Amino acid sequence: MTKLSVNINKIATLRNSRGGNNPDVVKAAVDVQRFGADGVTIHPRPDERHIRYQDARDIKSIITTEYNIEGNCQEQKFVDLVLEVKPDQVTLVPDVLGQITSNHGWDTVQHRDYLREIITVFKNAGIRVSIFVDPVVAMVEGAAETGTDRIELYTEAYAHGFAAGNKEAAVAPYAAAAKRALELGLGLNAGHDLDLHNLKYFAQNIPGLDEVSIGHALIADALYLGLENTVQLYKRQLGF
Ligand SMILES: CC(=O)[C@@H](O)[C@H](O)COP(=O)(O)O
Ligand SMILES: NCC(=O)COP(=O)(O)O
Repeated sequence: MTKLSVNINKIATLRNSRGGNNPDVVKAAVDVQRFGADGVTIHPRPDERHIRYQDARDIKSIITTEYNIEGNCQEQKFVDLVLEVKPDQVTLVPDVLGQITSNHGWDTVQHRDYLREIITVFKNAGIRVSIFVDPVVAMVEGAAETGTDRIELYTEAYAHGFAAGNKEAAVAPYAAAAKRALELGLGLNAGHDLDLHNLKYFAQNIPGLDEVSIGHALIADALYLGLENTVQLYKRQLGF
């Protein structure tokens, strides 16, 4: 069954808004695992707008499931942090400074040699590597040339298409990309803008989906439904 990794960035957003330690990000990481999450994801950004680099260190000690750290490997500070913390998985995301959120995958053809080098660094440290890609078969084939263990399909376009009532057309490129990934022996993750409405249909139509990482919508839902209930609601969407 597809694993659910809960991204707790937005817990840190709320914490940082008042300068104290409420809500406690480490406690949230403990709790989402206790509530049934298969993993914890964080995405420390250079401006530390939500998750701080110290959070990444503090969370490591309480991981009882899987730990996924996402971020921009073109930032040496990020590379150093990941090699220090040694999560189960690092997900490489080609963000540029100042982005409100991640909004594109790697050009795995243009950046093949760069990605090969940095992926080797993380794999030599015993860390599984996933790279963030758009649902384009050529990008999946390029990813396979980099030596990455997995790809993470960037699902914003799917989420928008689903919300517009075009779910079949929206999921089609992802199903094609997933099929190619499996043929190439790549592990398959997905994430960004997945939610309680669109998750089940996505998971039902994507063969071999190892893991979804979900944060923004899940934390927003938890404000109304409670965190424990919400984690279990998302898990049930994957248990069809
Ligand atoms: C790569 C990805 O899709 C997620 O990590 C997403 O970028 C979350 O980042 P924010 O919580 O800063 O929007
Ligand atoms: N990799 C996607 C992720 O970690 C969370 O994205 P979102 O659910 O906050 O859009």
